[in-house]
Amino acid sequence: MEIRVAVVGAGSWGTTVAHLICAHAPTILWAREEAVAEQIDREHRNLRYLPDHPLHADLRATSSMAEAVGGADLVVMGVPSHGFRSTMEQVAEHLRPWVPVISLTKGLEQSTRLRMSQVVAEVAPGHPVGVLTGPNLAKEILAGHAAATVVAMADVSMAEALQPIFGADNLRVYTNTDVVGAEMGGALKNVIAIASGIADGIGASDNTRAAVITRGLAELTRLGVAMGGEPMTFAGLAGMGDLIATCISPQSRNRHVGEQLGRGRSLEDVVAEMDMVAEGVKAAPVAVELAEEHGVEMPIARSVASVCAGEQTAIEAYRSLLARSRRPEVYGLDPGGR
Ligand SMILES: NC(=O)C1=CN([C@@H]2O[C@H](COP(=O)(O)OP(=O)(O)OC[C@H]3O[C@@H](n4cnc5c(N)ncnc54)[C@H](OP(=O)(O)O)[C@@H]3O)[C@@H](O)[C@H]2O)C=CC1
Ligand SMILES: O=C(CO)COP(=O)(O)O
Repeated sequence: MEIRVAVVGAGSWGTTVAHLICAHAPTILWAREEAVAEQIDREHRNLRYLPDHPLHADLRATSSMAEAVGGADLVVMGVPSHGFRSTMEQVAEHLRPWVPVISLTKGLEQSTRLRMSQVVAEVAPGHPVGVLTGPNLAKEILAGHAAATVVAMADVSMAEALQPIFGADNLRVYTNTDVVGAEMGGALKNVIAIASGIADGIGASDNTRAAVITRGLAELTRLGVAMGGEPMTFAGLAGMGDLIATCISPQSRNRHVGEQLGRGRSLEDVVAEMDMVAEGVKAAPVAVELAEEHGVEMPIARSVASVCAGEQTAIEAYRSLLARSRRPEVYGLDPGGR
């Protein structure tokens, strides 16, 4: 049976995933601006976000949610976390019963501290929900470089059914039943990527970056496990894999924000000149709140939140991380670990 797919959100990643899925299934991409939808539909390019990449000739685009979602057997959500709930509410008006919803979004809702799959469950109860996440820089995948990703759903048979839909010659898709872990890995690695960028911006060394990535993995694992994620998920593609890609890649928007902060620029200036989203900026204070709620320490996330809020300079933040009291190198398997 042919599956019809709606991808909601025509930014860099939503467009890339729609392009990939289109090779296997009829796909409609929803853009919130009519002009953007028309341009993609007409020219098979997304001039705003991915001007250099031709898109699949069969990919349709629309700004009508009814047209995109009304006939869909699978809905894929690719809008940033700050617009996720309101967009999902529009989706829910047209969603047919039992249609699965997969989130591509790597962020946390600021007001509620919810993961995106929890937002889906609130707005559209009863629909199977999952996430697609991993080290997946959109432009690299569109350029044909090999990558791997994870589709995480509680129902493994449903995740297995989606593997060929999301897969491509250059994209290998694994399954995982740990939705919490996969989602928390994706959201929290953005915060650590800002810290890694800050290290680059202040002229720190590769040793520093390795320390940030490794200790960042320890603290994101600590929180993720305390919230119910499986420890091994954080050692996989949705955790360590995505953390490495985002912390080292010049393409990462979150790492870029950190680098500019490290050079002494204000967050307002850096964000104002970006035309794409850096989820870690909004996720950092949420991570700090969640860490407090769950009684775990996240010193790097706390430093990132504090530099973003202008409470500390990048140099002060790094000095205070180094000055913390001595302790053993305990990894995140124990939620109370430090
Ligand atoms: N880019 C990547 O490589 C990857 C990104 N992701 C994740 O995917 C999600 C989307 O990122 P990405 O596609 O890169 O983002 P972009 O910044 O490239 O695009 C953002 C998209 O979201 C739309 N949008 C912005 N604000 C709202 C809103 N309030 N309501 C509805 N739509 C809105 C934009 O529309 P408009 O153009 O009209 O403003 C645009 O289509 C993020 O959570 C990101 O972390 C995950 C894996 C890889
Ligand atoms: O999630 C990503 C790669 O897996 C994209 O990271 P950035 O949002 O930092 O560009």
